[in-house]
Amino acid sequence: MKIAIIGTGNLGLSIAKGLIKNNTTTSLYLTKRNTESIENWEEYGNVKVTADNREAVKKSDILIFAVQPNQFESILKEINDLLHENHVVISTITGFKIERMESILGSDTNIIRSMPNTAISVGKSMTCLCANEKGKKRIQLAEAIFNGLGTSIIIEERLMQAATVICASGIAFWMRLIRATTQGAIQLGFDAEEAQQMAMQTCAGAANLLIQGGNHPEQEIDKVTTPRGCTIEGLNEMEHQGLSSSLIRGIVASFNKINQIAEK
Ligand SMILES: NC(=O)C1=CN([C@@H]2O[C@H](COP(=O)(O)OP(=O)(O)OC[C@H]3O[C@@H](n4cnc5c(N)ncnc54)[C@H](O)[C@@H]3O)[C@@H](O)[C@H]2O)C=CC1
Ligand SMILES: O=C(O)[C@@H]1CCC=N1
Repeated sequence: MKIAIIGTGNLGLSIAKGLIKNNTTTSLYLTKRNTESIENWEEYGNVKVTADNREAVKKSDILIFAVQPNQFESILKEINDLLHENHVVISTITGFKIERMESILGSDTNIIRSMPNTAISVGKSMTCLCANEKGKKRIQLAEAIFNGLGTSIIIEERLMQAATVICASGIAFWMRLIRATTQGAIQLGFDAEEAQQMAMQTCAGAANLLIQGGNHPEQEIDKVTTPRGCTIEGLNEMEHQGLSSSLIRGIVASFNKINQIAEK
């Protein structure tokens, strides 16, 4: 696979890390306006770093765009004349509709919208995908790429903003929960390093119980909550303080904000 990442910032670099770990790319172009901070990536034999988006597009088949929304339109215009039948355009851009991409590139272009998260750097991204009519024939290719870097599902385009909140922003939400648990553990007497290890491994264990076991969270909670025990005492206090409610409200606030941004 000849892949180009156009815009190698936080997300683009995370994708590059995952791809390099996977070792499935024949060539990987990384573009950025100022390439200084990523030039060392050329130490990997098949990686080329450049500020020239057109060069990257010419030399690649799969084009993953990871620039800020306000930078995207001009970049699409810059490379449009180079696109051919084999190119697959994969956007990670928040709030940038397929319709808008088609208005620049034409509906004859293979267009896929993706919403990965930064856990793609460690092969654990939850990625949501959708495509235009033409791109639907190539969505299996996108699935193969993103399944190699975690898990992917195909969703309707109207749900992409919601997917951004749950999956992309979700990384930050879960980090905060892990940090709060770590702070609690320190207060109970563990040093910071032990506390974080305990918090993150317990979090991974809980997620894996659901991923591998397929149960509803409450079924797993029932196995832990001894009647009149410490777990239910803690859980109920957390709910009295609004744990579930605050998470749901945060998710909805994030969703409202993303819709505001998309309207601009
Ligand atoms: N950071 C995240 O966790 C996620 C971000 N996204 C979306 O991905 C996109 C990128 O986000 P971030 O990586 O956080 O932003 P960022 O600002 O870290 O990265 C954007 C990169 O694009 C480069 N760039 C700007 N103009 C360019 C041009 N003309 N040619 C080549 N490169 C250019 C910048 O130098 C920068 O390195 C955004 O649209 C965001 O909504 C989606 C999912 C998760
Ligand atoms: O916070 C943001 O707006 C972007 C979109 C998802 C992750 N970062």
